[in-house]
Amino acid sequence: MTRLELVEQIKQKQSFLCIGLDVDLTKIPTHLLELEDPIFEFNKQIIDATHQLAVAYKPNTAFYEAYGLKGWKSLEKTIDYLNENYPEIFTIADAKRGDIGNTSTMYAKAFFEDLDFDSVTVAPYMGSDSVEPFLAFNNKFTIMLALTSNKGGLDFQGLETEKDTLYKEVLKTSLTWKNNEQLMFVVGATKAEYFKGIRDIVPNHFLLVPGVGAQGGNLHDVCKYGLNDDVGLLINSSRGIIYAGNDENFATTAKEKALELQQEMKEILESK
Ligand SMILES: O=c1ccn([C@@H]2O[C@H](COP(=O)(O)O)[C@@H](O)[C@H]2O)c(=O)[nH]1
Repeated sequence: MTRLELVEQIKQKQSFLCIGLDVDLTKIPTHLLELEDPIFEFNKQIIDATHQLAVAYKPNTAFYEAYGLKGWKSLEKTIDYLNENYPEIFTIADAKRGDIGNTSTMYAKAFFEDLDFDSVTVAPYMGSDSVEPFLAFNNKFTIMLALTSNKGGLDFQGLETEKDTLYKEVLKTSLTWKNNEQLMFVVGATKAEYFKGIRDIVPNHFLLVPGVGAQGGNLHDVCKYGLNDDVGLLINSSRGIIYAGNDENFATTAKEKALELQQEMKEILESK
């Protein structure tokens, strides 16, 4: 998918909502457990109910890897279902990969070629040659951790270096890499007060923003400084949407939660 296609979809749907598909078998409605692939059935119903309100879906691979081969198969069926039925949707494999270049290339092939995701999250800790192999793939996006939503996010990301705070150095350095226009950055919604400084460094790039909903981040606080001319934000909510209901109507309840967020987004875009 191209950036232009993503921006067009955001404008058309008046939404920059990303729904996280973090499927935990202990949390999904019990009637699904009788089915052959409960994870895929759950995802399929959530996607069918919410696809008009969301522009992106983000399965976190941990929730699939935890179930071994069966879980990976459910992930593959989920991305195939999205690509076949809703090709306009932006897909994110939240896998937080990154290794020596030779290995990063294989991670990139796994997510971009074999599974055909539009993007994958990567950790920048191993530096330029660990991220650049992901950037070599056309029309694919590499979403690099910048300032994460968790409490410990500042333990290292917030360290002051001789030049600047570490996460700011990560952002600045990544702008010197080849194909850096294919980068996006993860910035937690729980760190709303940092968005102004981040937008000073990366005014044009998309930011993937987890932490709204279960982690307590606030949509309006993020939008105040996070929005740019192309909207430039993908706001993720996982548990707050997919586990809003726990009975046979779970998909309808998830849709209602997604609609609440989409309506807030529409109002924000209209008042921009
Ligand atoms: O900084 C980060 C990076 C990734 N995540 C992931 O996003 C979702 C958030 O789920 P919620 O249920 O909406 O809290 C989850 O997959 C995290 O691993 C993040 O939260 N913060």
